[in-house]
Amino acid sequence: MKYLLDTANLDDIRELSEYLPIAGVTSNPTIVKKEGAVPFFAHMREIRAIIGNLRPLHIQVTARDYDGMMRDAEAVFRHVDEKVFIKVPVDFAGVKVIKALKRQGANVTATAVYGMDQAFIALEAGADCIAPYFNRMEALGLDAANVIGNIAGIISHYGYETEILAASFKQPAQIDRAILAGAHSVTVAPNVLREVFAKKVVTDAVQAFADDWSSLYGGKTLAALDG
Ligand SMILES: O=P(O)(O)OC[C@H]1O[C@](O)(CO)[C@@H](O)[C@@H]1O
Repeated sequence: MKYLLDTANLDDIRELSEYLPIAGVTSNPTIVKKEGAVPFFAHMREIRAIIGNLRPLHIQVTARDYDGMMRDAEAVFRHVDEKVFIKVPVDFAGVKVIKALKRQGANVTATAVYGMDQAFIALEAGADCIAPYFNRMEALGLDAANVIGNIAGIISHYGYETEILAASFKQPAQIDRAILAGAHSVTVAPNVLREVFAKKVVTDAVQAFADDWSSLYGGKTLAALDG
């Protein structure tokens, strides 16, 4: 079970990967747009420098046709590095790209997955990761957890090495449901991840401990007592 950060914001990546067990970073063109027209490849190299070579960085192609997507992938390999997971939407042209990139030995993430049909084809095409869109499926009235559970079942039944990288979360409870359904990883925007720790019951509990301690020992922490 892994948590990735779904952002291209350098400050958030620095802070959250320092505090939380963050396994990598994902983005897509919409996420990059939030940062403005940054020098794209330099920005991605900065993300790589923050997370290091061992944690995966997923970058999405922007062209719509086979040749264009292949050229996008080559540009990423040239200007960032060859370990990047190339995110390819599972549309008709995208499946051809996934097959071709896998033949070249690249790391590939199949994205824009709204159901089992796309996921099964992406599995067979050899994708390393499949990104089902949890919130977007729910917005369509689909049972997103059930879709993920079924994909996970097929992966283990047939012994695929592909991992489910569940995406598109708007609330922490959706992350829980994706993980319980069998997602191997989740990619989560910083604000949604921060919400996990902003629950009033949690902050109230921590405050109550601090108040009780302080009523006994004033402002002195354990370390201060030790000194
Ligand atoms: O519904 P949203 O929040 O736009 O999310 C779409 C998702 O697609 C992805 O591109 C899939 O990897 C993520 O980066 C993102 O979580």
